[in-house]
Amino acid sequence: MTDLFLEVALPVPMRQSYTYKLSVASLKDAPDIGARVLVQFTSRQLIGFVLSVAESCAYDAEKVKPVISVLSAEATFSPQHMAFLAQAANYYHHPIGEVLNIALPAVLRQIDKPKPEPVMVWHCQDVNPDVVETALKSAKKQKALFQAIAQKPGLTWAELRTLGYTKAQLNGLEEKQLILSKAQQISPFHWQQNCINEEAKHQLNTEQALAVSAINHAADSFQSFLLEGITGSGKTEVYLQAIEETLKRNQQVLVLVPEIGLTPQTLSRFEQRFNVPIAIHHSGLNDKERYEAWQMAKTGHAALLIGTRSALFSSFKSLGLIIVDEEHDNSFKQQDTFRYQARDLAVLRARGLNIPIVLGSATPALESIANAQLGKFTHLTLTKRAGNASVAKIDIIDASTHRLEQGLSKPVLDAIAATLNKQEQVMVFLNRRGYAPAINCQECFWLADCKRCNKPYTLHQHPARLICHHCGSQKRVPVQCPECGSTHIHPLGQGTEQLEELLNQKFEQASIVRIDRDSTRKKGSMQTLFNDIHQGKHHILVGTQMLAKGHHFANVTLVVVLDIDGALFSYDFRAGEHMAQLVTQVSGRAGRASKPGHVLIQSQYPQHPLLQDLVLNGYGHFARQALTDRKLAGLPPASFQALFRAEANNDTLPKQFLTALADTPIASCQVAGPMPAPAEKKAGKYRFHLLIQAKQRNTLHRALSSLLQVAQQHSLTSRVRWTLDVDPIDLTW
Ligand SMILES: Nc1ncnc2c1ncn2[C@@H]1O[C@H](COP(=O)(O)OP(=O)(O)OP(=O)(O)O)[C@@H](O)[C@H]1O
Ligand SMILES: [Zn+2]
Repeated sequence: MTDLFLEVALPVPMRQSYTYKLSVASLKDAPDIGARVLVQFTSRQLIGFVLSVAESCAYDAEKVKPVISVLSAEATFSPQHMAFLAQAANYYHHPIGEVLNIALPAVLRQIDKPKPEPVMVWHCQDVNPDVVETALKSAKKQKALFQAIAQKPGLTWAELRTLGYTKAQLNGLEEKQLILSKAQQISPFHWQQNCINEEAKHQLNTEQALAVSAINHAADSFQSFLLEGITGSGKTEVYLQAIEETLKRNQQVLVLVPEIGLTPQTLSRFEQRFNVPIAIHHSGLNDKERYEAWQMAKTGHAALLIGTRSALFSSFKSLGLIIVDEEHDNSFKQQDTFRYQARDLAVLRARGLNIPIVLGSATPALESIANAQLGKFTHLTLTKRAGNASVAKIDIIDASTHRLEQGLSKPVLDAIAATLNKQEQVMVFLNRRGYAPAINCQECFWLADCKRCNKPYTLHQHPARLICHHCGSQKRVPVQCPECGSTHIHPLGQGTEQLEELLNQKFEQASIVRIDRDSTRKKGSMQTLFNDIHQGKHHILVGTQMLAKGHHFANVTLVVVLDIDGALFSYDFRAGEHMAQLVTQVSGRAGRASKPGHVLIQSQYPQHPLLQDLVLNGYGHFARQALTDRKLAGLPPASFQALFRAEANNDTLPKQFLTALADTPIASCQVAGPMPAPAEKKAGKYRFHLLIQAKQRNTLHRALSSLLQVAQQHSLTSRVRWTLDVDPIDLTW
């Protein structure tokens, strides 16, 4: 027997590995790097990953604890994949054990490896078309589902659900014996002539053709592309044709998207184009389904993996191209535990694999534009709308000179009326859900606020509740002021619920529908809403930024944007960029098809230079100007930041803890704080920030290494909750 010493990464917050002993008959029985082992850690048993194997160790071998068992001796991640995850952990100064754990599907975080079960896929029964016609005569939705399966046999339930179909429809077809499920045959994907639906393809315009050819040219080598194309310019067509070439080489493609679970259209465009197995990954799937997707990608069965940010950590048999759609979207940044930016890690992964990556957006992040200017990204542009759609015209309505009728000016109301008269749809955008952002007493000016967050409660009407949007706590709506007893309690300001109510009063004939987190909470309700909108059942769509995301409503010709003024004067230096992205993206919803679109932005500050620049010159100009301003101010991407956050039940401990970090000598960095977080109190906890900034990335990372040493050894380290956020995108909470 030989004793081996394994360095094991464990899912614990400590930034170190642990040594365990394993006796093996001979060296060739040593577990792989990346194998899963079960070990004792303090009083718990944990699953860890083998980082390295040695025949000797620096400590007293007698005292090294033995491995309890080897769960799988073969590597869970390939060496290349392990190296990528280690790089990621290193960059974000996050414990490698936690990173590996997050990268793994939840099912594999359990001790027992799941029994291999086949993935079930749906096929149509061999039934006479007339019989189908009769059976589905009065079941329109079942018919659509039947056609989807007929068109592309072998779809999984996860795919069908993401495409917007329901279990009831599926059960209905099964009961009628029109469809049946079979076990999916797993074999590596191999390109064939019928893998593509040629009819769905568009003839590329010159700009698109140049983009596709540049990407194809980079096959089997690392190159990052920024595809900057205005809304509706046909970026997706560029992706699809670049994907086609990659699949023809029998390589797989990873497509990262912000919220595939919310937009059935995203998946359906890929399904319509390719007759290939597609794995999907998003938060609407359960652990088993996500494990199935992981397996499909790992075995090479899936040709495409389409998913939200954590799909990035999947294993692939032979990945040939990565696409990040809507690369500016904030959902690519994980905002808790392992705070990674999926866009940045995707570039790192592509570099490691030596493959091309395409970041696409109509409103690229300033970071990406800066990378294009520095020549790190190859810049591809699409400046015209594809097909015959024209670009929407944007006008600013001066809210300070018009009398507002419950928040809406006359020109806005007139424009809505005129659009409805033409039988076209209107989208009204207000980024504040609820009925009103606060309520107060008209006599003593008492304000209903959440004591745990020191923030006003938001009033909701359906059902009537006060809800704190910071901690989620709820209260009954008071009928009387608790301070003076007056019954004159009134809503302050306006949220989407109130706007919906107001529009209902103003436009009695129109059907108005609200789309925000509250109205779409019920499973499947989003799908139904969108279907109804497409069918023209609703005339005015009221909603939050949820409406802005990638939807394509052909008959929407007027978009109204209300209340963006907060962003013009925000504490957050990124607020202007986000406002411009949002306005451009919502504006992109207008006039997508053949009818011209019109956008009205209602603002109290129509002359504000940010707004003027955006409207007159468009996002591209605005962004380049904003980038110059950032450089002058020494802000990211012209510098690099990291944020320590600390919180506790009182305000002294977090401050004391961060002061110790602030007092640590570090070279060539600016340190700001400790300072109270802009949301100083949340759910009863006091929150403080310490911001570290440097001109060079390396300087920052050296400083963080020293600061983490201090933080981990500090006497308060376990009495305050503290985190480190490298490249933070939100400094407000
Ligand atoms: N070369 C082309 N010829 C004609 N139509 C095209 C062409 N390329 C794309 N289209 C069509 O133009 C419309 C807009 O394209 P697409 O949705 O890909 O744009 P996009 O740039 O991804 O937009 P967004 O950023 O707003 O999501 C689609 O209906 C698409 O089918
Ligand atoms: Zn609260």
